[in-house]
Amino acid sequence: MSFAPDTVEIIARARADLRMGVPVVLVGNGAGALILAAETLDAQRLADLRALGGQPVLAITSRRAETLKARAYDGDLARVVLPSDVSMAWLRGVADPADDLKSPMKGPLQTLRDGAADLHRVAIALTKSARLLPAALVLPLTDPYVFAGENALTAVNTVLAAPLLTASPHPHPVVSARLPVEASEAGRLHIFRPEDGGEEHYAFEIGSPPRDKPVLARLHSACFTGDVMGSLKCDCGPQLRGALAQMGTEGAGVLLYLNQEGRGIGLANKMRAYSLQDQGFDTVEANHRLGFEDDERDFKLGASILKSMGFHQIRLLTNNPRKIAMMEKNGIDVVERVPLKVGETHHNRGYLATKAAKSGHLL
Ligand SMILES: Nc1nc2c(ncn2[C@@H]2O[C@H](COP(=O)(O)OP(=O)(O)OP(=O)(O)O)[C@@H](O)[C@H]2O)c(=O)[nH]1
Ligand SMILES: [Zn+2]
Repeated sequence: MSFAPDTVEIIARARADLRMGVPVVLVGNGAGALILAAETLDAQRLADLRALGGQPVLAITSRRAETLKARAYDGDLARVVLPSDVSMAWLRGVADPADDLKSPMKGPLQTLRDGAADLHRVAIALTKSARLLPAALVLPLTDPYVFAGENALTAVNTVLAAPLLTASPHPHPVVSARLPVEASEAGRLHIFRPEDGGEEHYAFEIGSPPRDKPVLARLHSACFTGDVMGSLKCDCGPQLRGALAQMGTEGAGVLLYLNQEGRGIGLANKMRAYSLQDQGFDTVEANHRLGFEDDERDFKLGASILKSMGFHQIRLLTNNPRKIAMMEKNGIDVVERVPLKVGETHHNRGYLATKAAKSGHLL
């Protein structure tokens, strides 16, 4: 018997540490490193890190490297060499695109070509899963477990952690209760909790849809700005209410509310993307400049929730062909696509056009 946390639990701790600005130790394939998220780094910890000696690098994604015109020799990421007089402002400038236009980085940035990048890859995946900017300071350590023990730091075995960071965590049903809403008095809200300690997701069931027939379904990704604030920049609020209304009219349906705000980058990063959109970049370019892919969502999660509720065939309310493909790939039969076109405004016309042109959305 052991009370020690397993790898999934250690990853959850590491995520919380990075969000708080606490360093984490990574160990794998005979190498070790101390990592810190660029976003939550403070001057004291930077000074402490430099006092350790050695050659730290700033790991960024190839998307961010492209904007900074830095060579990404590691394919999906780049290891940027720190200048000898590295400052907080320099690190922030590389990690955060907010001031790219106002004060462009004085380049060229030097990036490493030799050596392994496995630990750096895990460091970036951890910052993404912590919903921070995808950039991490990485300092090689010779005795990582000793260093972690002496400083009471979380130590992550990257060989075990890497596959878990890209896997879809299984969501377990927690509780459900009756919830009459405007769209239907016959509503029931189900709560699902992923086993990786991540955010909970919800399923709102209307009526009593039979499990052996296709159910009218919507996979809705959280959009605080659109769903709650009534933002005119996207169509999420009207889509949410339109889907519920249609389910209410038909007397049956299931709406998954997946807490993957901002297409999986988190609300803070989405607001960074909105700032970039105010500088003239579109929704896809803004994600790339921040270092993210256009869409970082895990659609397998939705399929897992539907299956655990007993649904295997759906009539999917969507304009996004990727959702259909991902459902089919993960064991849900999409027998029909039901278009959901509501809420176009002069503010979101460009956003919807970009999604059609660059992300394959159906008009
Ligand atoms: N990163 C980013 N996310 C955005 C932006 N505008 C909206 N979102 C997010 O995009 C997601 C929209 O999700 P969905 O409602 O599932 O929409 P969809 O993928 O366009 O597909 P359908 O609506 O089904 O056609 C939500 O998570 C929003 O928070 C943006 O400009 N940038
Ligand atoms: Zn939205």
